[in-house]
Amino acid sequence: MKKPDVKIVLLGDMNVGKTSLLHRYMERRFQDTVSTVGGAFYLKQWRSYNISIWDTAGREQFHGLGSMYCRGAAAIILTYDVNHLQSLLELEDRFLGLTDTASTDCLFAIVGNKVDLSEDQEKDEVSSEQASSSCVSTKVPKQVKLEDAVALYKKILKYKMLDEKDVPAAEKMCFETSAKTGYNVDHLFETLFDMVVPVILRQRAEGPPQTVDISDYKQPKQAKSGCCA
Ligand SMILES: Nc1nc2c(ncn2[C@@H]2O[C@H](COP(=O)(O)OP(=O)(O)OP(=O)(O)O)[C@@H](O)[C@H]2O)c(=O)[nH]1
Ligand SMILES: [Mg+2]
Repeated sequence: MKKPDVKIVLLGDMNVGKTSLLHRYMERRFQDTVSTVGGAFYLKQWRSYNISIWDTAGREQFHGLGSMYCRGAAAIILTYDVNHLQSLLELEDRFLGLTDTASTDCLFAIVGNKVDLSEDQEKDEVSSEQASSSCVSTKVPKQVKLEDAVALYKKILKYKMLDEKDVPAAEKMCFETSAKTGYNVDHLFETLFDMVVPVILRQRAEGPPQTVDISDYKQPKQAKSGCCA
């Protein structure tokens, strides 16, 4: 198996659609999923780089594994369901702390999935016309607005003690997607891939992590006793 150059991790509450987003991107389809157990990873070749993308379990019982999966990550995708406010709140309360093991210059993307289930602005206009023609829409108003995700992004910067001018703008890092229709899914992953390429190049330039070989260690010669200047 090829060695990954860099790691991206999907985090978020159960049922928000992390696995479905990855399936949509990697396998180009939306299919039935089962709730993830532990975690799983995919390897994506992007240009000449190998990027590992880790899918994690949102279920509380696997929570303890989260920080292990985040270790050394170059980017983390914090995922919520746009129709479920609690899933956004959980990102701050339950998942943000897991990212402490990520790389110090880790990028954060905030992703609101399942937009296909909610009404958007343009459709609001259409639906008022439809209402008069007695057509019933099954769509519900979005519970979480993009501005809420932008606010969370800014909180993350504070938590990480990062300056807004040193990181990508919130508007660039907050996405709304639908794993079901494919809306914005390629854009999400490929924006992140482009952003982690400089990290790979930097790591290559720095070389492998410096380690100390303790077998090379030689006992210093004992100073002769009784010697003084
Ligand atoms: N309508 C709609 N349903 C979706 C979308 N994405 C996922 N789902 C459905 O939401 C449910 C949960 O999706 P998963 O991808 O398994 O969610 P998960 O975040 O991986 O959940 P855990 O593995 O338990 O953490 C499934 O029934 C999916 O079919 C989407 O974009 N739109
Ligand atoms: Mg899953």
